Amino acid sequence: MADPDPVVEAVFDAVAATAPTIRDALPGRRVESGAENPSGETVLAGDVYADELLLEALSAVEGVGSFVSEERPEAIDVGGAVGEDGEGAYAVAIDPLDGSSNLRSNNAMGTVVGIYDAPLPATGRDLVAAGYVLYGPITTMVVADGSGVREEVVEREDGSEGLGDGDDAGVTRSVVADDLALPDEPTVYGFGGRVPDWPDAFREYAREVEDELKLRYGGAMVGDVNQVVTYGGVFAYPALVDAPDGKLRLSFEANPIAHVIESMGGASSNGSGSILDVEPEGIHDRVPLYVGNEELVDRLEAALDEE
Ligand SMILES: O=P(O)(O)OC[C@H]1O[C@](O)(COP(=O)(O)O)[C@@H](O)[C@@H]1O
Ligand SMILES: [Mg+2]
Ligand SMILES: [Mg+2]
Repeated sequence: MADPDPVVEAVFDAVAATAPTIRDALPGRRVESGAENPSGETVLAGDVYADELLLEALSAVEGVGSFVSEERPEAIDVGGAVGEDGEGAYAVAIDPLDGSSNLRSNNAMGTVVGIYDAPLPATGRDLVAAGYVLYGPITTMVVADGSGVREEVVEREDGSEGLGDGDDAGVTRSVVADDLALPDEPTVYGFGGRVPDWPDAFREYAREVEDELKLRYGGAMVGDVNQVVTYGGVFAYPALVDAPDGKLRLSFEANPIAHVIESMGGASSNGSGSILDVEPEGIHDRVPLYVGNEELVDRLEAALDEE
């Protein structure tokens, strides 16, 4: 197994260091910020706060060259050093608050991170690591960093108040499960979008899956994907009749989640092949996302192929 990449580990340190601060800041930030993001969605004050905090934390990581966020039109050059071999520093793609419409209804949300060894837009094959924070009853972070996939509990150190500096980050990361693999026996499914907006082939596939698995859908991709990570199954935000590219963003959401799921022995698809092979045109491209146990994703591709 390769040695841990110090830049990758420093990125996850920085993301973990922000997590308790983001969480603490949410109660007062459930209102609209008055702005729209590059995808044309209303941005909540919580989205803006998380985005700014993560920019600050990740800019301080040596070896991070650019910060690319769902909430910003362009990549931000954060000046990370170029390596001795002439390779560029990593580009870190962030969905600062995933599932932020759940802020009003006080349900699960998260932060998604993808670390690319290429300037964005890039394919998911350029990811060196990816993961997500889940703000559930417990704050957890799932990390796929090339040494396997693990789940950590992220907690503020007693008495710590802020982000802290360097070694004094003010948080502890405790590994609670490592070498995670998708359970062999799938149990759950969660599909986004409205049923009338689903193409016929996907609706038929969904009918079959409903007979086999239990519905778990909470409206935040990270929460719904974490159900699949924990219990096995399939998550989809499918192509819709009037939105063939679905809703989720390739760089910030689909690629990092596909990297995590494939690193756990599962499969990802855009409907015809691995998400990680999708060639992007821009950093805010959307893509249909299907992830989970291989057999369920294979069946999905076969069902869509028949259309
Ligand atoms: O409300 P819908 O249409 O089911 O959409 C839910 C999806 O949209 C998202 O909230 C989009 O993410 P953001 O909150 O980061 O924009 C996903 O987390 C989730 O899977
Ligand atoms: Mg999101
Ligand atoms: Mg978001």
